[in-house]
Amino acid sequence: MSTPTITHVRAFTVRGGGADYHDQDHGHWIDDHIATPMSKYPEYRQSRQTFGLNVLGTLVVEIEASSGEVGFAVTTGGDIGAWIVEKHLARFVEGQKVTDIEKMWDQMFNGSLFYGRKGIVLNAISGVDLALWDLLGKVRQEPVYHLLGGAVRDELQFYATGARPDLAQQMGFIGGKLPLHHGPAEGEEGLRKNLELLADMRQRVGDDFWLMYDCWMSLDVNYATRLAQKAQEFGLKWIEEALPPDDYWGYAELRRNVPKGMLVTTGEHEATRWGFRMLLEMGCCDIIQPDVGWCGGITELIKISALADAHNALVVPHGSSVYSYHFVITRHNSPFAEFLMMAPQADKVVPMFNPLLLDEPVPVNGRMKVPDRPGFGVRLNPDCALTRPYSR
Ligand SMILES: C[C@H](O)[C@H](O)CC(=O)C(=O)O
Ligand SMILES: [Mg+2]
Repeated sequence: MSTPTITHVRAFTVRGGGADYHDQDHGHWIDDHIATPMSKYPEYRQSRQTFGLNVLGTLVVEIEASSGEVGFAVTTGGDIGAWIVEKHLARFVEGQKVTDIEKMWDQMFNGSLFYGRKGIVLNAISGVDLALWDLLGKVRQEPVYHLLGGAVRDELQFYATGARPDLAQQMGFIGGKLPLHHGPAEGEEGLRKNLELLADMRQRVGDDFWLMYDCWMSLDVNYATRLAQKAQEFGLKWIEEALPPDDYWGYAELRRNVPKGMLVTTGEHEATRWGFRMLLEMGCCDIIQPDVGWCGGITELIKISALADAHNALVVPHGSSVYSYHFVITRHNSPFAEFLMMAPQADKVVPMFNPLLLDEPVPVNGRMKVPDRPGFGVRLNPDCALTRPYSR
């Protein structure tokens, strides 16, 4: 059989949860006074949606082959992402063989270098890349993790991100990552409240359960160092994304400052092998956390992960649902995965990209076998209304 070629690329947008997991209704833990780089402005402190965290919405990329199979992927990027895919990236994909993902990636990246490199262009490239892997899996009738070299363990184990690590422990997760609520602008009282919450959680979960703080780019080196030193008493396992993503120098300093044994993690807002090279070569962190839908997709993550391995760093992707699961199961330096608790009160397990995907797997007792269905093994939920803003 000759190799199918790609006939159509289509880009859609959709609102309400999905890959833009910050696009939630009011009252959700994920938008409850979480410290951000905008927290220095009191008017933007209570809700991240007030400064537009959910402006983008979800991007859905669909890629059809001459054999009739359709691959798809979801990421963040909405309207702007859809424009980039339809008006620019599609030309590098349509007409190509479904197998030639490396070449398509290289052309998408180099063809957009004059305005791309990071951010939403990389979200869009990631969306196309993941749809290509899904398509190849469907053409080959294999799950993506087989195409990546196969599983190195039987199942995944997860930590949970959310407001209730104590409940996550009861649900079988290996750890719980809390959002940090108060940034430097809230002074000593805010720092005290951050430590009180951690102390309360430590008391609820006992000594052995992992507890981490996600600081979402909100701190400076001095505050992060003080937080880390004071949090050692409560067994903080890692301090995540404490500083803005471009402050590689600050991360290197923070890593030298934190108590011995405490890990520094970051990278969810970083992209490509070149961005992660900075983090790794400058000694910024112990664990890198690329988001598979933002860092350049699976094709780029393979390179990022090899680089991390050579620097003795772990790769624990940020969120990313099935795109993370199919990757993590194939890598020795990715020993566990993140699960973002998308239930508004973080009190039960719901699929991370709820309600956009059907068959999206979830951890049971903190564990999961990666499904063997072709591609990434998920379907678009027909109840979610897609819009194609730049139809060609
Ligand atoms: C909870 C964090 O502020 C953010 O919404 C998610 C994140 O950074 C993570 O899961 O990691
Ligand atoms: Mg994070």
